[in-house]
Amino acid sequence: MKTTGGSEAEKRAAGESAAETVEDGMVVGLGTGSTAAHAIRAIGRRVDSGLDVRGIPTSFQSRELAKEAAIPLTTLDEADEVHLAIDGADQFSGPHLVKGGGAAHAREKIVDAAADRLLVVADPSKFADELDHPIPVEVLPDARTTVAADVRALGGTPTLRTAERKDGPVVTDNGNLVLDCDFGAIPSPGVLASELAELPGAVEHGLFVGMADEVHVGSDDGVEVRRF
Ligand SMILES: O=C(CO)[C@H](O)[C@H](O)COP(=O)(O)O
Repeated sequence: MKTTGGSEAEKRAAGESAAETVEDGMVVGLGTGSTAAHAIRAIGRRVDSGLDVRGIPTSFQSRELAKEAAIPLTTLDEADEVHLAIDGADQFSGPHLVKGGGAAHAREKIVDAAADRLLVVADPSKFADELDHPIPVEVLPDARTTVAADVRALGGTPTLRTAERKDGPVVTDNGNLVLDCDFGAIPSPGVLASELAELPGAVEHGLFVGMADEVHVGSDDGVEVRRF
């Protein structure tokens, strides 16, 4: 699994803290990444002890982890309500997030937005006063060149994400490509989010504007919960 940012202990503290908030009968969105993985494993241990919960995975990775942890699964089609989603982030500033380091942001955004509450799990390295992390944009393969040109016209620098253990590009769970788009500092995330959402052929971008209800920040000294 790809790991970024802080220590495993910090990530585990954050993931376990969020997993503690899950209650009997809940349907829970299961995020992607190394921090969300700690939450999934912790929920699995609680299922082992009798917690009645159903999970909705946001990626191939989180589905496999949930299966290993014996968390019963459901889908957005079947569930009447998603009570909670627990997900990681590449960067957060207040309730605004940059996601997609694992190229899963399209499904993550669908599930996270459907949830009554989104709990973000992060280590302290993910905090920024102002977002400035490159924004992943999932694009239809045919639109790679045109979306890249559109991103340049918006003042960004797009880079096609390449795979580490395969020649060529990263292909998402949806069969698409990812452009990591560097805009430098992002003083108005909502404006940029709207501009990116309008690009033909851009399936989804990794700006999650105002979406976090809580961020659980794990550290060696414990967990700080920021509420918005
Ligand atoms: O958005 C994501 C995947 O698309 C992840 O949640 C994000 O990359 C954070 O991952 P990690 O907890 O491993 O740092």
